[in-house]
Amino acid sequence: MAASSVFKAGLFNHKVAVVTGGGTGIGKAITSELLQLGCSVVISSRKLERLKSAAEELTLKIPSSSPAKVTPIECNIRNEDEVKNLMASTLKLHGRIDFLVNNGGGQFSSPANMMSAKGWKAVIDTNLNGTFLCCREAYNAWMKDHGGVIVNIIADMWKGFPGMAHTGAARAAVDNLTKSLAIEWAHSGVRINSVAPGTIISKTAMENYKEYGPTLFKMSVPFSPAKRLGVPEEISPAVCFLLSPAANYITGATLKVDAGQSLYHSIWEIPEHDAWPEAPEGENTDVLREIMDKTKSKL
Ligand SMILES: CCCCCCC/C=C/C(=O)SCCNC(=O)CCNC(=O)[C@H](O)C(C)(C)COP(=O)(O)OP(=O)(O)OC[C@H]1O[C@@H](n2cnc3c(N)ncnc32)[C@H](O)[C@@H]1OP(=O)(O)O
Ligand SMILES: NC(=O)C1=CN([C@@H]2O[C@H](COP(=O)(O)OP(=O)(O)OC[C@H]3O[C@@H](n4cnc5c(N)ncnc54)[C@H](OP(=O)(O)O)[C@@H]3O)[C@@H](O)[C@H]2O)C=CC1
Repeated sequence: MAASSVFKAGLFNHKVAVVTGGGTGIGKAITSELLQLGCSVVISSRKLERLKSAAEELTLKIPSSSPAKVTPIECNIRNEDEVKNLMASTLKLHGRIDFLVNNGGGQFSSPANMMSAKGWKAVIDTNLNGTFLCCREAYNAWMKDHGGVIVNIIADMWKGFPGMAHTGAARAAVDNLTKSLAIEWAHSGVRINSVAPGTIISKTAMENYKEYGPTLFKMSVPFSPAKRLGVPEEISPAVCFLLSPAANYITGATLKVDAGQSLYHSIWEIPEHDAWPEAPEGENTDVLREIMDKTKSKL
């Protein structure tokens, strides 16, 4: 069951968004909520077939009252020409780009001393350079003259994270890029903010972290004051808020959406409680429940 948006219907009627990595996990949840609110969305990533089936599935959920459309466009954000094509094709299709959500990204887990230069570069190229290219192209192609809003999805990069040196460095860099662009592009009416999710259960995250996953989840749950992980439907409302006029006076900011996970220091004891609400119904809520049950029994 799709979570229904807390925002008013029609909030983004006739707006146009580009969501990188929009066919899976967090990007798909953001796309789904934008479509519900009337925003047309171009979803992009490397795997066109997966994008096409996500677009078909999402189209079925668009309310009949919404003017929104979802379109898949293949684009590897590491490739400058493909990024140029993504923005040019969006403009050809819709005539505007109001929102850009830089969500496409990822990493693998590896101790830093074992990391090949190629692996390091691949992660920096995807998460930092890809985000820069998408921002620059959306700005030059449209937002410079018409304004717009950009949200960069980063990660909890305030603490060290073993096995994640490459992505931590890239996400911290994106957070700083966000602040510099907020200043440089304010005169064009462009706002740009970052969102740092806590540990979120997404299908691809689970597939990609088959071995690392259990450790990640085992580590994340006790570090969460809420004593649970999140689902993609808990990230998308934060993104919609930042895209909306309710955030008109917010730029260059970083919004942590992690139920306090990044605040935890191991010297502190989190008080026992069981009052935190359950995750909302979403695509991965059942998976979350299963993991939480398994994790609890091992703690
Ligand atoms: C700061 C704290 C962060 C906390 C994060 C907490 C939890 C986060 C969860 C998530 O982010 S969930 C989202 C997860 N989804 C993904 O990570 C999927 C996307 N990931 C990828 O696509 C890859 O990891 C990639 C490296 C970003 C891109 O891979 P791609 O296959 O396109 O790159 P290549 O150019 O083929 O490979 C380059 C190079 O990279 C090395 N490498 C790639 N994968 C691995 C691996 N699993 N283990 C070790 N090394 C890897 C390797 O050197 C590759 O070179 P070759 O070996 O192919 O010569
Ligand atoms: N899940 C979590 O706990 C957390 C996730 N994040 C970040 O949130 C974002 C979404 O993650 P999540 O939904 O969990 O995981 P997913 O793996 O589902 O999402 C990653 C998306 O990025 C796309 N992508 C990866 N590399 C490229 C590339 N070179 N060019 C274009 N698209 C690319 C993938 O599509 P394709 O393979 O088709 O290219 C995929 O759709 C990622 O940046 C992730 O690192 C941050 C903190 C925590």
